[in-house]
Amino acid sequence: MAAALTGSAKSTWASFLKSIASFNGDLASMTAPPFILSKTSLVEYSAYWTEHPKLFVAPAKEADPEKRALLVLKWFLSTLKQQYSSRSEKLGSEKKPLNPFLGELFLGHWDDEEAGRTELISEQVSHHPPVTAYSIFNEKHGVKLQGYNGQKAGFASMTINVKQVGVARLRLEKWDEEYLITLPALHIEGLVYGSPFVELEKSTIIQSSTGFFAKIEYAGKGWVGGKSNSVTAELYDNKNGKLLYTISGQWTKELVVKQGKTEIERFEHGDKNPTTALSIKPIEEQDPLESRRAWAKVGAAIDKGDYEETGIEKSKIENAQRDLRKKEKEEGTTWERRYFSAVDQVEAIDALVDRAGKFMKGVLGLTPLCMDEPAKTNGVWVFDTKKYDDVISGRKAEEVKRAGEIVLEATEHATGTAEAQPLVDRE
Ligand SMILES: CC(C)CCC[C@@H](C)[C@H]1CC[C@H]2[C@@H]3[C@@H](O)C=C4C[C@@H](O)CC[C@]4(C)[C@H]3CC[C@]12C
Repeated sequence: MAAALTGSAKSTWASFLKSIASFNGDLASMTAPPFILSKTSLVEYSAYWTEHPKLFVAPAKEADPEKRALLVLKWFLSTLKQQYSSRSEKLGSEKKPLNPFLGELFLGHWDDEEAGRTELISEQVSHHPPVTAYSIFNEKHGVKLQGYNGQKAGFASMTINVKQVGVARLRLEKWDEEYLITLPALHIEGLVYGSPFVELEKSTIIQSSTGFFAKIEYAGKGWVGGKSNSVTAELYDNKNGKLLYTISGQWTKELVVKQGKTEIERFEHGDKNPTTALSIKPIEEQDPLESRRAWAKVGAAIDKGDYEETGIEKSKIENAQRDLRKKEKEEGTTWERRYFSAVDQVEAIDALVDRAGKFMKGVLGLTPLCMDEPAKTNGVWVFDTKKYDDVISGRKAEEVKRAGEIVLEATEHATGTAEAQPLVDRE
């Protein structure tokens, strides 16, 4: 048990496992050992979509819609390793990310000689339930990705099961083409050994507006003869149900593309295809709502291994946010999201969900796709270009400055306590 841990960490982990085993259904009743806390906020995770900017823009250059759909599928598969296993690889195990506060931002860009500049805007648009929205765009190639996601967690047989709610949408301006991407379910394995890691499960789809559908199925080691991080993706033509390509292998390692029985390519996203580093402003130049600045003291305490200070600094931010919400309630106001707006539905999404649903039911004989209820994410979140233009033109300079001051003031006045950390944040 907890082979990777020693001393007091080992016994803390053992009591944590015991609490999982006797889990009574209330996630808030479970607390995570402090050493499993990461100093990275979940709002940063949106960056995992584009750590290979060249692959992100590659579909924009392809004139053949079928090959474009294949390039989109390849790019999507390349994001899985970053999203779901990069932290375990880097830190030795999965960690519990910081729970972003409402309005928290993560802003940056990737510069790549070939792809040009790709911008990232990630904002925590809801705290209860927690939802992150993002917009990632490359103007040079007219490639735009926007999406939003939240998580629903549960526990069974020593495993944390996570269902993702929300979707991602990729737009290729030049071809007036949209892709709807659904998000995989996952579970956390390795808890018994004190080294948690993510395994993906079930399936996701990518439906294009030009009539291509991809079904991506995930499996892990437990499956008969299965290897960890296994994936099989099939790309179909919506018109005639013809299977065009399959891609299979391990999403952490090598993937093989086949047309019929003929292998046409092998690719991987490890050392042979390194990621591009994201550039973000130095902390001193960041807005007070920017994640690394806002959580700097918590991050420093985690680095020092000072769990009491971690708890105090973390709860200061959380208490400040509680105070702000209380004040807003009293005043009948709401926190103004800087870059995103919630709507009830988006026609483009509905059309793609409908198309994918019909194809899944009619041709593949699967349960048709349907969207999660917007209530689960406090609405369908869209990138608000008017808000963005107002911010970058400076028209909203006063409001932006004031929002930062409000958060800073509230945090300065808040008191912190070295309380236990809930496993999955909920209040
Ligand atoms: C380690 C354990 C004891 C605590 C549980 C932490 C749990 C809340 C974390 C662990 C893995 C996290 C996933 C992560 O793998 C990747 C993504 C993709 C990203 O686009 C959106 C967030 C999401 C789903 C993370 C959510 C928080 C998870 C489940």
